[in-house]
Amino acid sequence: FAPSAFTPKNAGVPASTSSLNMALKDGQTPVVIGVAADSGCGKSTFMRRLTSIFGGDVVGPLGGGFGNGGWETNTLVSDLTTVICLDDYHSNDRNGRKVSGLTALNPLENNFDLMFEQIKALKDGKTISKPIYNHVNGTLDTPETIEPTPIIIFEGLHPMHDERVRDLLDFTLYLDISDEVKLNWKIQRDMEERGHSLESIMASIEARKPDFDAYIDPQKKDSDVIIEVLPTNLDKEDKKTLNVRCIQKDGVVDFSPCYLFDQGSTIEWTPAPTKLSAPAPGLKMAYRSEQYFGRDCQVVEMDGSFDNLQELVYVESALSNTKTKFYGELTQAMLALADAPGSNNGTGLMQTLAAFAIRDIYEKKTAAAKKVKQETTTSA
Ligand SMILES: Nc1ncnc2c1ncn2[C@@H]1O[C@H](COP(=O)(O)OP(=O)(O)OP(=O)(O)O)[C@@H](O)[C@H]1O
Ligand SMILES: O=C(CO)[C@H](O)[C@H](O)COP(=O)(O)O
Repeated sequence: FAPSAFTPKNAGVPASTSSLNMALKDGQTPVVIGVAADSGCGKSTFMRRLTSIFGGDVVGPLGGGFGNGGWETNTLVSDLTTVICLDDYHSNDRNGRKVSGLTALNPLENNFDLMFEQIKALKDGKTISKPIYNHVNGTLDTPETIEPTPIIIFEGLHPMHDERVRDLLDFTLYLDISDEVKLNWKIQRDMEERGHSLESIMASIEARKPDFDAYIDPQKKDSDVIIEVLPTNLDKEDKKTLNVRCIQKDGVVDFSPCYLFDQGSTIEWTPAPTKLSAPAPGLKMAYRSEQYFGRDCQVVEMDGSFDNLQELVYVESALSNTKTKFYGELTQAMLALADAPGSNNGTGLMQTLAAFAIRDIYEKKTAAAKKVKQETTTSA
């Protein structure tokens, strides 16, 4: 493996963080979340749902982004959150990977020492200077300054691969998209939107598969929540409709799983078509306890899609422990991003539930830290 030279391509651009983010309050520790998935598996869509739930007027690329006087960045900021893409920790640029002959999924192509040091520094309330991997031209650009914010999300290929990094994460998610669905999504984006050929898409998936299986997929066993996306079970011929399972581990600090109707029971539910209309092959939900890599889990499942997003409030009434603040908030959050992929099926629903769980974890951890601080001040 031949490391390539570091070649800044955006020299001259002021690489400083914007002042959009809400700074940490005195002594506050950022809550750090890891989201793992292969490329093209819906991480950006999930990030949009998440930042939308955390609110704030300004959500966008750090520094305004390239074209707005900013720079090419993978970092997304909103009032409370910073989303950092782990592609920024690639050790080599695209040319360097051609020389090494390794894929970006190979741990040897990623700088886990730096990732660990920088996540730790952010958790300690320190500002970092983080590299940028430029996906437009495949270069490693001049680093950008990242200040710690109350919530920091690390999304990418390997947030749970390195034990030191994993131990720093307060909550972890894995987007587990089955091969069949991944191919369909890739075709939709890379063929229909980017003009790639079917052969090149298939070849790229095949080339990545061994490293995906070796280094990305195993992270799901270490995740607190896994959103599994499979082809529907309702009609074997149907290749478009999705069956989505939200696998939630029991016993995770500050997290209690969402459930359907009655906690601990096993339920299969076909919502009344008059209350939730669904196109063929229909829609079914389920809830049960399962074992996942030897851990007790609770699984909420939605197989099929629905016609009218407003009617989702009917499903919301059957779900408990959604961590919403009022009845209807789940449906409202889905409606706010009605145009995003997955807003008519379980992918959008489970991602939105996961976003509410993250908000809840953040609020619990912040309240606990505040209590400790008050107690320390009182006893001093
Ligand atoms: N829930 C969904 N339902 C249908 N299609 C989806 C869904 N989520 C994502 N897609 C499809 O997959 C493509 C990739 O999604 P997205 O950009 O969110 O993934 P990503 O993991 O951020 O990708 P990358 O890492 O390559 O930037 C979208 O353009 C869309 O076509
Ligand atoms: O797996 C990926 C994560 O997004 C990318 O393929 C990797 O980051 C390399 O990027 P590019 O293909 O743009 O050189």
